[in-house]
Formats: sequence, C-alpha cells, structure tokens
Amino acid sequence: MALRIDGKRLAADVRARAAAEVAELAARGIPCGLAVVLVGDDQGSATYVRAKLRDCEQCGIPSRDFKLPEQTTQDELMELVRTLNDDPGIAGILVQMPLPRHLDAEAVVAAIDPTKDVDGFHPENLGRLVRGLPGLRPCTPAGIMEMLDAYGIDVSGKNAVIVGRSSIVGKPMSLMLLAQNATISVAHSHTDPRELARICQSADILVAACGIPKMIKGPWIKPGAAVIDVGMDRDEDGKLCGDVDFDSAELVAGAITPVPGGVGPMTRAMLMSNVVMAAKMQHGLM
Ligand SMILES: Nc1nc2c(c(=O)[nH]1)N[C@@H](CN(C=O)c1ccc(C(=O)N[C@@H](CCC(=O)O)C(=O)O)cc1)CN2
Repeated sequence: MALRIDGKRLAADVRARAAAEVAELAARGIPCGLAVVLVGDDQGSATYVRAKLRDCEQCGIPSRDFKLPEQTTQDELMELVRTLNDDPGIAGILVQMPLPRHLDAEAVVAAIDPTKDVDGFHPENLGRLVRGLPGLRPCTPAGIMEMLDAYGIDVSGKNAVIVGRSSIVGKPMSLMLLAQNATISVAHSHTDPRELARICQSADILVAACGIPKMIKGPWIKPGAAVIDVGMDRDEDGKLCGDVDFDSAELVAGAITPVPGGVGPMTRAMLMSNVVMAAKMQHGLM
C-alpha cells in the first residue's frame, strides 16, 4: 500500500515559513502586498480566490481583492495591471485563471511586471526556467518539487512521465524535473492511446495533469512509483476526484498524493512563498 503524501501538512509548513519571512520583511519596512484579480462569475475560481485571501491573512500578507465583472474589457484589465505594476505597496499580482473567453490571457500575463508575477506564468519567468536561472516558478509544479523533496523522493536519473502539457503545469513541471536530472517523457492528447499505458508504466515518477477523471489506473503504474495527481475533476457521482484512479493506484504505487489534500493545498502555499520571494527580489535581497 502506497505512502500517502500529505499536501495539507506540508502546505502548513510552507505557510509557516512564509509567515515568519513576511514578519521579518515587515520589520525592515518591506511590504509583501498581494493583489488578487478575479474577472467574472466562475464559482470554482471564486472559491480558490477566497482560499488564497484566507492564506494571505494567515501569513500576514496584506491582500487587495479586485473582483471585476464578466464584461470587463481587455483595456480595463490591462490598465488595472499597469496600475498595480506601479504600486510600490504591491509585491505580487495574481490574475485568477481561466479568464472569460473574450479576454486575451497571454497579453494580460505578459503585461504583469515579471518581478511581481507570483504565478510564474510570465514569458520572462518561463524563459528563466528554461535557461536554469533563478526566478518565480509556477506554483503547482513548484509545490510538487517541494513534496518530492520533503518525502525524500530522489529525482536524479529517474524516469519521470508527465501526462499533460499545459503552460501552467505540464511544461514547467517537465523543465523542473529535468533541472533535477530526471529523464522526461511528456504524454498529451496526441500521444497514441495504445502507447499511453506503456509510457506510464516506465515512470518512477508519474505526474497526472490531463484533466480526465480517474484516467490513470493501477495497472498503468510501475510498482513503487511516486504518483502525483494534479487533477481536480468530478466523478460520475459529482464527487471531487483526480486524474488517477486512487483506489487501484495506491495498491501499486510507492507514494501517492490524494485529491483533495495533495497538490491543491501546496499550489496555494507556494503562492505565499512566491510573494515573499517577489518582495525580496524587488528589494535586492536575492
Ligand atoms: N492564476 C492562477 N490561476 C489558476 C491556478 C494558479 O496556480 N494560478 N491554478 C488552478 C486553480 N488553483 C489555484 O488557483 C487551485 C485549485 C485547487 C486548489 C485546492 O486546494 N484544491 C483542494 C480541493 C478544493 C475543493 O474541495 O474543491 C485540494 O486539492 O485539496 C488550490 C488551487 C487554476 N487557476
């Protein structure tokens, strides 16, 4: 039976470290403000934003909450981002994704000052990741790297398979694992479905980020592998589940993240540590 990786407990540790650093920075007169921008009425996004604002409160991070209507125009959103870029009290800017379809998310992300890009989505920060330079990293893959490290799961020389190639998770995840000397395979929607099970079976570390409920089953998993589930799906009964069929996977894996309580809480916690990092970078402290 696999060891359960406890994302909630690790997230609490990450938040506690961030809170201590926020207090130290505040004592030196360095503000760690976070601006959180939510456009539209998506209930899931509103829930995540509320949770992020609670995390800020817990870490002593002053947050400013911008709730914009669904009909917000590109110009209005770009103007808000520019204003926040110029605000010295704001160390980090987060625009909750997805944006309504009429808005150009790429342009919005590119308009954020890269030193305030606490999501790590800006092309400069992704470029820094490609080049192996320090910078703000996307929260979900950064949280996964923390989890692997905390549980002593060595990545170097291991086969890592990532199922999914999004810019938020799959691509940065592959680069972060590569930077730790893993051998990487990325499967995606054009991968031959007859090959998918075999590719997954080659993984010592399997990261599921495809958005298909319970797609990855126990027989696809190499015995003893670390299985990281990024999925946030609903099963046939409407219950929250991941991309991995947990019940069959935990019988084979060596370690596994649950949904809920695995990657999600770490995604939120890494945002707090990115805000601290952004504030430090802006004040020449790293
Ligand atoms: N600007 C961003 N937008 C989005 C990101 C992001 O990192 N930055 N990631 C996702 C959503 N997300 C954070 O925004 C997120 C999703 C889920 C969780 C989480 O803690 N999930 C819980 C379960 C919650 C539930 O019960 O529904 C868990 O897994 O335990 C945190 C963050 C897309 N947008």
